[in-house]
Amino acid sequence: MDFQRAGVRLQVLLGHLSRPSAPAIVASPVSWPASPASCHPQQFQYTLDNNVLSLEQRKFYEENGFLVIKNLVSDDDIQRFREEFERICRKEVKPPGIFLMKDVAIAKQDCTLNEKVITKIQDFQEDEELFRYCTLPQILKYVECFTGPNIMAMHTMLINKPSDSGKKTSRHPLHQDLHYFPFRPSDRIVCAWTAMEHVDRNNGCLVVLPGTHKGTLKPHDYPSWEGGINKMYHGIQGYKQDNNRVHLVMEKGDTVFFHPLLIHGSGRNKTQGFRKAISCHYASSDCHYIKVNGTSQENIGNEVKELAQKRYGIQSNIDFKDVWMFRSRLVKGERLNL
Ligand SMILES: CC(C)CC(=O)SCCNC(=O)CCNC(=O)[C@H](O)C(C)(C)COP(=O)(O)OP(=O)(O)OC[C@H]1O[C@@H](n2cnc3c(N)ncnc32)[C@H](O)[C@@H]1OP(=O)(O)O
Ligand SMILES: O=C(O)CCC(=O)C(=O)O
Repeated sequence: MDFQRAGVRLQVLLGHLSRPSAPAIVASPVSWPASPASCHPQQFQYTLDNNVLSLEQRKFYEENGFLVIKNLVSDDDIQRFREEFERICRKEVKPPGIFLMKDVAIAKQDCTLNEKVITKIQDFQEDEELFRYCTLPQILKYVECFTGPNIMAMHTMLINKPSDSGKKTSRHPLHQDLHYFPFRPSDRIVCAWTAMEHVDRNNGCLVVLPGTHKGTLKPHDYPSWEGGINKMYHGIQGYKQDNNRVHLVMEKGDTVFFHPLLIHGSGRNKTQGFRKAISCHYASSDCHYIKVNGTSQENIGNEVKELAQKRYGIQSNIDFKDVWMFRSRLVKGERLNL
């Protein structure tokens, strides 16, 4: 076992437990003329009562399972995230716990790591510069509408999506994020996904199936794609082509918030440029862990445990939930169950 590495991780974990939460968010006035939804006595399931979302926005999320907020993250912040991403690719900074992932089409090639070959970085919770994204007050203000006041950052990614190699491996199959999560309730989980540049169908923007958050969690596994599929990119099994797909065309700084049961994915990048996005999955710290043995999530649970055992050299009974406890960080309020 790599005791030194395990020790560093333990210190990091203890650091999180003793670290004060991010500064409290000062309530800011709503910028929409529509009246706040909380004035209207209605049954809402997916959003909470506060004065941030207008009634129109709230109804939209309830009905569709996603909500795009224009121009939420500044150009300056995005530039800083981009520069840090490039430093990480060049290995000038090595935050503990981070995954650098090459596309499966070039995974076995011995190429120098740079922006062109890294398809995404994952688990940047120990990189203070990138993790700033997860604590941005303007993001948390919206997150709180879905999670409530005690907010954990559970999962972090910067997806670079370089130009497709021709094998269509830059695609992300249609899936529901809840498949990856051993915690509930699903309605208190939300993803924030911010475009770092203009995204549309050409460079592989997000594709969503509106309203699918009202359904159940479907069985997922690797799709049998001819050109190969990236590690852990599970897709919904036997899913029929759906005409109801919506391509989310977004500008730099636009942010979409979406429910973990919303079926979504992304197409290949047909351009010569990138399709960068930064994202964080948040959950209320009131959520509780569940066992996934005997459920449709058992396959991903086993895969994640295997990877953790290989990576951290831990041979014993590491649980799926331990991996989540290990990497999640409080960003606001109190750490309760998660
Ligand atoms: C809600 C949210 C979670 C939705 C999602 O994002 S779903 C996708 C989640 N994806 C992940 O969590 C990926 C996690 N990352 C990883 O598993 C790792 O980074 C790996 C992709 C396995 C790379 O491992 P690492 O040890 O860093 O690198 P190595 O270069 O030594 O490769 C180890 C073996 O893995 C292979 N590999 C590397 N990249 C990929 C790839 N993109 N797809 C499939 N296989 C891959 C690589 O060829 C090598 O294989 P062997 O030589 O052992 O046969
Ligand atoms: O950014 C993408 O291409 C896909 C991201 C995604 O599916 C996710 O965050 O669950």
